[in-house]
Amino acid sequence: MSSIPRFDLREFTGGGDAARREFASGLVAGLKRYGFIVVSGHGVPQALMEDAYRASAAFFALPEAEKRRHAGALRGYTPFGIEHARQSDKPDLKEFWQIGHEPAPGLTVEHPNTWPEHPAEFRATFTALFDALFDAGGSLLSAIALDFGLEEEFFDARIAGGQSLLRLLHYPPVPEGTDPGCVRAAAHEDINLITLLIAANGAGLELLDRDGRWLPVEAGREDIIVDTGDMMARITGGVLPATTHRVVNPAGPNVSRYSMPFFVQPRSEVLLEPLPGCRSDAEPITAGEYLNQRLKEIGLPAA
Ligand SMILES: O=C(O)CCC(=O)C(=O)O
Ligand SMILES: [Fe+2]
Repeated sequence: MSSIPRFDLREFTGGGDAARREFASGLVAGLKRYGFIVVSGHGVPQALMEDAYRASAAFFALPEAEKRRHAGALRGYTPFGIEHARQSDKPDLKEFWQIGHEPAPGLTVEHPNTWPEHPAEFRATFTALFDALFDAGGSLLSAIALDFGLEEEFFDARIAGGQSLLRLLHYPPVPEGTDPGCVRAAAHEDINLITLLIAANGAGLELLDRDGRWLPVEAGREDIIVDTGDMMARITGGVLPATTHRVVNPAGPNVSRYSMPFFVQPRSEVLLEPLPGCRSDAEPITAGEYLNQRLKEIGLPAA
């Protein structure tokens, strides 16, 4: 029963001038009103999304000791019970794997990735998914820039080779005897500029709407859910606020849930200062410093 707006990204990536402007203003209005919108036509092939769900499930099914061989840094594996929302001292009921930019000709990256040996197709699948989500994220940021009266390319150099992260999440069946105060993901705001979320695999995601009600977020299997994070709220002086969201424990069968958020984040040295035309009282801070402060608050290693 959600009335979250839906958009077809092809209106922007392939449309004429008027369609592109209409897309951009609808997107920004939707993000202002709800903080979340749903997009189709995003260019991420459905077959790649299905391959990614399969590779993710195959990885998380490995023995704990094998997964933990890649733990300890921001990229790679984060075991169950580590991350907690900053407003909560109880850990979330999830494990995850994180992937950053791979180096490419002409593109230096800030940190190398680590890759598991199994499943064999993991690296190729998630490198392709990262690139496709990065392209879609770039188009969404171009639309936001357009609506804010900026050059459409405004964000391009700021995010190229930056700290963007693809997170593969696994919420296992809630273990017996779990502290009743623990949830799959406690209420939080994302840290980054925007998040593109592949999350059609199992219900549970809810957003806090501007009227203070929790709304279930429903999307089709091929859709991507998009929300704004705290970095975007900061550089727009709150014009695009970050929306509070959570993942609740299953009401029905106690089964695993898999999702794949992609956090679009600038290069570390980019200053988080108000966009031209936006006002903010927050002190300018680099994206790298801000990210590391926030990661520490949620129990994760520095970027
Ligand atoms: O699993 C989901 O659907 C949402 C995950 C999320 O909000 C996050 O990792 O920041
Ligand atoms: Fe989130």
